[in-house]
Amino acid sequence: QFGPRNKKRLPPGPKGLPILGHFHLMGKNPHRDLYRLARKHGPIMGLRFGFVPTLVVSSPAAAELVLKTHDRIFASRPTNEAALYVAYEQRDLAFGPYGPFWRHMRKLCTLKLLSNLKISQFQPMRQAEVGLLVTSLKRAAESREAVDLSARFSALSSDMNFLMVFGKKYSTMEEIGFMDLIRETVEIFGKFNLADYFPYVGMLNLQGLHGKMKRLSKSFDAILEEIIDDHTKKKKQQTTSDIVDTMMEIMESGSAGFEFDRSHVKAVLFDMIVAGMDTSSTTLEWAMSELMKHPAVMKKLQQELELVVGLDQMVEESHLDKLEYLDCMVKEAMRLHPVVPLLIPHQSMEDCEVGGFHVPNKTRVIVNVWAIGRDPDVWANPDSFTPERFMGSEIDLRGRHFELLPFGTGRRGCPGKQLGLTVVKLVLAQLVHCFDWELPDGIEPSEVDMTENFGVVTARAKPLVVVPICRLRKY
Ligand code: HEM
Repeated sequence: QFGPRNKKRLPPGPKGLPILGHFHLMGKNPHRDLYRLARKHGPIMGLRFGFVPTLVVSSPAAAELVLKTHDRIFASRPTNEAALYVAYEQRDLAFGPYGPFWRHMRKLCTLKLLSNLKISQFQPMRQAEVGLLVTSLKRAAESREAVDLSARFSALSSDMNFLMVFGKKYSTMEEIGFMDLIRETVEIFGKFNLADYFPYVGMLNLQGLHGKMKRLSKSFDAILEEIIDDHTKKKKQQTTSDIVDTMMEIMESGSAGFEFDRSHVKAVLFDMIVAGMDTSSTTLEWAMSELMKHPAVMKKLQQELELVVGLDQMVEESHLDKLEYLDCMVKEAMRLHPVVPLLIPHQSMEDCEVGGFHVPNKTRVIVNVWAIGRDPDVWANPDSFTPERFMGSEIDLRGRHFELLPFGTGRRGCPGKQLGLTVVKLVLAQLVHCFDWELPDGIEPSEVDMTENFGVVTARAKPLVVVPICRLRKY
């Protein structure tokens, strides 16, 4: 099978168990387990989970083969039982299989919902929301109170996201139980579901997930229906239409150019909420954790902000392009802590040769972005947090540099990248500019706990608790 004369040389990998395959090699942190295995077996590795052949990609060159050279072949997604139930039979963008319908949906999202124009329309809203956070942190600073920044980031990004998508704040949605619903949904997506790996097992419902998924999808749908109804009924007062307005206009005018009905509107709303929720706030919490661990970097960032923004002014989005060190710092935080350490699984749509190995049709593909960010063949001192490594470097986050892929790249790359980065940079810059930060209870910077909790989005295991101290002269 592995002989040089055999054309179908399969990617190398560890020995698997009958039926189970390689499940037994995965622990609490699969991105770390897969990294270790790849160091031994290579950056293009073949595994099997249950009945599903899986290709694991762990180097920039291998990622380029899958996400650029053979991008079209690997642009699909595997069947996902949770998405079938909850994400409108995978009619959404993130879990939908590749095909004409998905291409139409993707175009609609990038051109109409997440375009630069749309992002800039919401700029005043973002500025106001960050302003509210600063005000509440100032109160905490006055009483030298320690704040749970993880919770603050999560509430802030939920507010921004909900205002943009639904025109409502997250506290209103909290009241109707929507937040719990989202949390439960994200959890079920993160759960290992036997049905995705063993044929016919789904029908048996061994884990009893079907009932829960049905209930979640029903409740989710009811809330989305209510929101859409509210939007269609209400007289348009605001000048900036939210995403529901934009989508209803497209649906009603028939201008989508493809079959686009209410269930598609709801599937897109589902993606915007789930994909946009924790990603930005988790990136923020990791970046801030690194800053707390590295006071010299925090100081350097504050000096840059003083120079570009000035000590008696708040940060605005127009400043962001001029903040080079901030840019380096965000890249470094995202290199070490990509919040989606294993990209959403891709799936091949036909047989393909990758780096001299045969990859059959319908192979699941895992791109280990976490491993790529720590590849010692590419990064000097890969475990150290050194934003300076990006000074004068041409590596950016646009997906053209395969050594740094926290947003993925290619056909399935993140369409919310621009928005996510804007939020992360604005919030981080504002907080570092307005406050000095101390660790509570005499904790030393080197003692900041960095344990992670693997999931669809990999966040800190414990919240980041810190004490703000006012810094700006005027505000
Ligand atoms: C810092 C923030 C963010 C990070 C780090 C991030 C990261 C990612 C990653 C790694 C993927 C998977 C790419 C792949 O499978 O190849 C993805 C997909 C996606 N993201 Fe983001 N994301 C962020 C913010 C957002 C926001 C704000 C939105 C929308 C409101 C969004 C919407 C999506 C969607 C719809 C997909 C699925 C794309 C597809 O399958 O075609 N993301 N994101």
